[in-house]
Formats: sequence, C-alpha cells, structure tokens
Amino acid sequence: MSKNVLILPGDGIGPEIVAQARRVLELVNAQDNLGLELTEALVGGAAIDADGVPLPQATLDAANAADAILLGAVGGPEWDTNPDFQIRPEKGLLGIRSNLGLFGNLRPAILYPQLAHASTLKPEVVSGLDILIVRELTGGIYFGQPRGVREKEGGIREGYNTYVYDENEIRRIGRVAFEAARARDKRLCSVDKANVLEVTVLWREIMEELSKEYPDVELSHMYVDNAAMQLVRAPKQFDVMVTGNMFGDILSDAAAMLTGSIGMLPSASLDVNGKGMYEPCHGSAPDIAGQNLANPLATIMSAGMMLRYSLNEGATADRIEAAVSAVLDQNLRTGDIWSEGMQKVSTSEMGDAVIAALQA
Ligand SMILES: NC(=O)c1ccc[n+]([C@@H]2O[C@H](COP(=O)([O-])OP(=O)(O)OC[C@H]3O[C@@H](n4cnc5c(N)ncnc54)[C@H](O)[C@@H]3O)[C@@H](O)[C@H]2O)c1
Ligand SMILES: CC(C)[C@H](C(=O)O)[C@@H](O)C(=O)O
Ligand SMILES: [Mg+2]
Repeated sequence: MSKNVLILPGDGIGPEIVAQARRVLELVNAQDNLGLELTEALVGGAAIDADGVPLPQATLDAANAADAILLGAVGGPEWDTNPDFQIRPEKGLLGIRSNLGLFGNLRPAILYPQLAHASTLKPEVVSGLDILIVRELTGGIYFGQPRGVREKEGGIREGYNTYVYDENEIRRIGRVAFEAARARDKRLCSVDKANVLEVTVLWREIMEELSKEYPDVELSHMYVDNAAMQLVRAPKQFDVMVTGNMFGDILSDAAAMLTGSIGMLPSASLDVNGKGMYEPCHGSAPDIAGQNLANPLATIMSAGMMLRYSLNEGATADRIEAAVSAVLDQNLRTGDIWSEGMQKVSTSEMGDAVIAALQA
C-alpha cells in the first residue's frame, strides 16, 4: 500500500532545502521500495501570493489526507508588513500544527563529532552532546485567548496575549516527554517559570503527578532563565527537556547553536497517533535565500525522522543519518558549518554528496 507524503516547500530557502530532501526521499523510495507517493502544495507566503491566504483549504485537506508531511520554512520580509495579522506566512504553519493537533514537538540537538569545531562553544563543552527538547506546540501563549491590540483610556494602545494551559494539555505533552526519557537516559528536566507564572505552577504540579507513573525516570525542574544559561554553560547535563510552546521555541534555537548551526537541527511534530509533520527548526533565512547557500542537512534529517516516526521505516532513516555523517567525514561543509581546512559546498552540492553516499 502506498504512503502519501505531502511536501510543503514554503518560502525563502524552503524550496532550496526541500528540493534536496525530496531528491533523497525519491532515491531511498526507489532503493528500499518504500512505496512513497510525494505530492507538493503551497503554504506560507507562497500561498498568500497564489491564493491570498497562508493556508489554503486545498493544502489543509492534503495535509489531513497525507500519512506524513515535510515542510521547509515559511516567512519573509515581503509579507511582514501585511496589516492583516491573519494573512501572515507564519499563520499557515501555526494553522497546520493546530488543525492537525500536532502538539508534540521533538527537537533533538545532537552534535556530530565532525562538527565539534563548528560550534561557537568550546569542543569539550559540546562534544558528545545528545539532548532532546520536547516542546508543546499547539497551546500556551501562541494560541491563548484573548489576544490582540486594544485601546485603553486616553487612546493608549496595548497589546496582549494569554498564556494558558489546561491540565490535560500539560499531561499529554508530559507523557510524550517521560516516554522519550524512558527510552533514553531516563532523565527529564521540566522547564517553567513557576516562580512567577501561575500557569507554570500548574505545569510543575502535573509533571510531579505524572512522575509517579514513571518511577524509573528522574524528574527535575528548572526555571527557564536558568535553563537558557545552563544550556550554554554545561549542555551535557541534560537528557530530555520538556517545556511549553514559547520557551521551547527559544531554547531550541539556543540548543541549535550547540550543534554547530541551526542548519543541523531537524524536528518532528506529532499528533496523538504519531502522525506528524517534519521540518527543520530554522526559518526561511531571507538573508541567504535564492543563493544556493543554505544547509539542507536539517531538512534531510527531518525526512529521516519522518521515515522513522511516521512511516515505520527505521532502517532507511538509519541509512540517511549514516549518509549525513559520511558527507561530514568527507569534510564537506555549507557556509554555516564551515571552518578552516574544510571544503565549502553549496546547497545542491551538499545534496549531491548525500545522494552519492546513499548510493555508495
Ligand atoms: N518553521 C519555520 O517555518 C520558521 C522558523 C523560524 C523562523 N521562521 C521565519 O523565517 C523568517 C526569518 O526568521 P529569522 O531570520 O529570525 O530566522 P532564520 O532561522 O530564518 O535565520 C536565522 C539565521 O540563521 C541562518 N540560517 C537559518 N537556516 C539556515 C540554513 N539552513 N543554512 C544556513 N544558515 C541558516 C540565516 O541565514 C540567518 O542568519 C521569519 O519570517 C520567521 O518568521 C520560520
Ligand atoms: C515561524 C514560527 C511560527 C515558528 C514558531 O515560533 O513555532 C518557528 O520559530 C519554529 O521554531 O518553528
Ligand atoms: Mg523557532
């Protein structure tokens, strides 16, 4: 039976990096007889330009019908000044996450040993790094109501958002994190701001309650400001981190730099049944878009995660990861992970090298 993969290139470097991941998927599909059917649709700024909205109904229908989704990135300065906040590229991405119930966001930050010198941190601080950030993705301040900009007395404008989680939302992301920790080093750090925000007092309470079901997992708690500092100071102290939507967004970008570049960080966003959307953690990188400069490896590794988590093709995912490691062994580097003595390659040359490694 064939499996439907929906590809959403998006904006900026999105189409460039996704093109390389698509080549990889097409190759392993043929090599390993996976029976994948790949289709593409518009999202983000590209969809605004074509259809006037960031998430056309046809794209949402295709996303619902697909077995898995691979997304590039959305957004860019051309759409940032749109006065209607609903007609922003980012709303397309948030709309898919929320409509498909993709609440469980896994962002693994793994340092390939070959890149120990590409990190801005000392090699001894990051070598051997392997942490997993579990980010709640469909709730919290990103989606809380009420929200908006209103006028106070005297015509003073005031912007407001609502940071809200109910206990069921906390419990279900907590379970994802405890299960992930159980399958790894059995240490879970829950990140909150329980010294200030009531919503995260409840978060902490529910994590404690859940930990009774997971006596084999060691639970700790950390305030988010300290967590940001500890990630840079001594990141290897962490195994799995679990946190809400906005804290997870920020901490995962910080974790990305530990691995050498944000161009190396893949992600999975899963629903209750394990159906998922897969995307690099980075954005559309308008500063380098259209120049064949972007690192496609996070997207290629996201395709690998898709095979592992949603399509039950772990062996092929292993092959993709080994191919990524092989191209790094060949000293090939896009600009973001380049260092002295390495060979600088373009987006498509990096894709060529991964393809060649898969064929070797
Ligand atoms: N998931 C997504 O679609 C997503 C994520 C983050 C930001 N965005 C959007 O992207 C746009 C730009 O945001 P930003 O500049 O804050 O973040 P960004 O991640 O796009 O870029 C930050 C920096 O990292 C570099 N970078 C990012 N990905 C890279 C790659 N694969 N290879 C090499 N270098 C890379 C960029 O060149 C830039 O210097 C905004 O419109 C934002 O909303 C989208
Ligand atoms: C583009 C934006 C909506 C998105 C987020 O904040 O979730 C991005 O930063 C991410 O990390 O996936
Ligand atoms: Mg982000």
